[in-house]
Amino acid sequence: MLRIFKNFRKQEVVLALFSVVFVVAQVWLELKLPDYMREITSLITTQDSAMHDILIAGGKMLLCAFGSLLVTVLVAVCASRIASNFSAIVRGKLFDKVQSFSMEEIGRFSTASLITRSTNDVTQVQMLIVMGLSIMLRAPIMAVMAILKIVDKSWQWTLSTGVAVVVLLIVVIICVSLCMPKFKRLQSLTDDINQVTRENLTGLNVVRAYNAEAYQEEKFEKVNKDLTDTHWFTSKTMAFMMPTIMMIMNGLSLAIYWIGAVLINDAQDMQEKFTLFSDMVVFSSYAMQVVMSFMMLVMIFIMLPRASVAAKRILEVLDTEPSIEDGTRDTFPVMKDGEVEFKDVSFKYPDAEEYVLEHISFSAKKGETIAFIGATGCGKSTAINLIPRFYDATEGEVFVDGVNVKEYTQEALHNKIGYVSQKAILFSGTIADNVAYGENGKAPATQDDIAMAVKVAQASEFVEKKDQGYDGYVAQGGSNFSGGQKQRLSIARAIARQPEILIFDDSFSALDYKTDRILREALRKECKDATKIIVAQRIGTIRDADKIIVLDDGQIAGMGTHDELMKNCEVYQEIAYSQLSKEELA
Ligand SMILES: Nc1ncnc2c1ncn2[C@@H]1O[C@H](COP(=O)(O)OP(=O)(O)OP(=O)(O)O)[C@@H](O)[C@H]1O
Repeated sequence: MLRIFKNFRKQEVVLALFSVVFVVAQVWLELKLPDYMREITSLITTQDSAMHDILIAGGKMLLCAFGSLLVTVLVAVCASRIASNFSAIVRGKLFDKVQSFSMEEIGRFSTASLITRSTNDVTQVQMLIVMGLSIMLRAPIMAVMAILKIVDKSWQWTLSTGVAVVVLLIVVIICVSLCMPKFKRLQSLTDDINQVTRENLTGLNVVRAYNAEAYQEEKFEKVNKDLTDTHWFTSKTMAFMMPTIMMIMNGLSLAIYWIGAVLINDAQDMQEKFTLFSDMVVFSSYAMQVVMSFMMLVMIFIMLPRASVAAKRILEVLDTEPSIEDGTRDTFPVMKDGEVEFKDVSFKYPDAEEYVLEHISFSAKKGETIAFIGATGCGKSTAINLIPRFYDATEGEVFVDGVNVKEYTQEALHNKIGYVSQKAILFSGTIADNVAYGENGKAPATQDDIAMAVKVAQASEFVEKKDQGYDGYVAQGGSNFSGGQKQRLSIARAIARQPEILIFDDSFSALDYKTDRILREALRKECKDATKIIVAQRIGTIRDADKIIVLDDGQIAGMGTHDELMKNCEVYQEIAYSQLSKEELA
């Protein structure tokens, strides 16, 4: 837990030191109040005292109260500043860390949990810092100073205060130990609720179309109930604790006044009675401060378990080293520009038993088009994801320009690649923002580059029809575009990078046959120097490729041109005949 506070910078440490000074001042001023109260009480009970003296003591008391108010505000300001700076730093670090993660780490933590850790968990620690600086510092200082002030007044009063504190601690320890395990569960239950809500929102259309609202509600109800029950349990316990503490405080007041009454009754002369009376008023005031301090500490103990679980979860993310280690090489051999080679590559997903790819070897020369085809789930996407290092090969090696991809810095490697994912992804902004997205180590794409890429991707027609053309608005996830339009804009984004290697992961599936053909022709013409690696389901999309790799259950079942495979690859023939007639294939 404490390790998370290493994220404080010098500025926050200085502010924390100021807070300590302010808290000491605050406590000192607050403890001065009973002293003035005693002075006023004794002035009132002294026969020849003047009104003027009472007013002076009262004025000083007021000044102390205002001073205490001022430093309390200052402590709160410092604490809030420290806590919000801390949150900003930690959130930033978490964001950077998550960005460096490979799909393996993201899968391990889960997206929902990473979101909770970056938001809710950070807020828990932030709240602890605010409360900690305002209360945790104040309470022990206040308790010690107040105890020192009362300890020598009367052993009966001190004993009753001691008993009250012990009873208070017993109540608190029982409540906190009952709640502790529940607090720990709260954070993981927040993950669950986040997960179900996300799933429901992203799949809302499907939920509606399948009348699955009741099923989704049931799923949500379950996690919601778990979370509510846990909150309910902790709230019930706390609901019992607070009135109990109030009862202890009131009981203590009663005890002090009762003991006081007996002591005053036993006193011999009037002066002694007055002194005892003023001591009693002052003592009860200090005693309340002592009990209040312990009560405040309790509040910290309530927050501590949850915040410490949150801090642990944040540190888990920050301590995780990405499984994809960055290489050091940022230059490429000129002679082999755009070459891709797989040498006996096998791959299995982390924690999976079975290999998804086995002994894959092939090479692609500059400007060539290499296509992957095969049944769904045979490992096509997995194979091409090894080129930009979304995962690393379990066995064997993947080369780009004759150098193992692991040797390059990821930035250099990605500068070389234009990747179009299976599911078209657009970001909120304008069309131009989406096409000119990211950096590629060269000058930013110009308006002409964007227009050219959009033209090659066969997207000019619908882009230019938009009122604002290239400045047309793209909603989050590209929800204001059709599936085919999204795919074309994603393709334009890859082309605008002018990469040496273009990777299309089933990126033509939402296009009609005509657009698919025209787009491929335009690609061949305009990106003739780029090595194109295409995953496709349709024979029509890949029949002109220089090399077609037929995958069957993670293994190469055939490799060659369309004509060669039609002669000697049974798996390919089956796919071909399932899609096209003999005449079309002739
Ligand atoms: N992140 C993952 N973790 C574990 N297994 C995975 C993961 N992604 C894919 N797989 C498994 O790996 C196998 C190959 O998946 P892959 O996506 O490469 O197939 P594909 O040939 O591209 O399929 P499709 O044509 O349907 O896109 C599948 O059996 C799939 O279940």
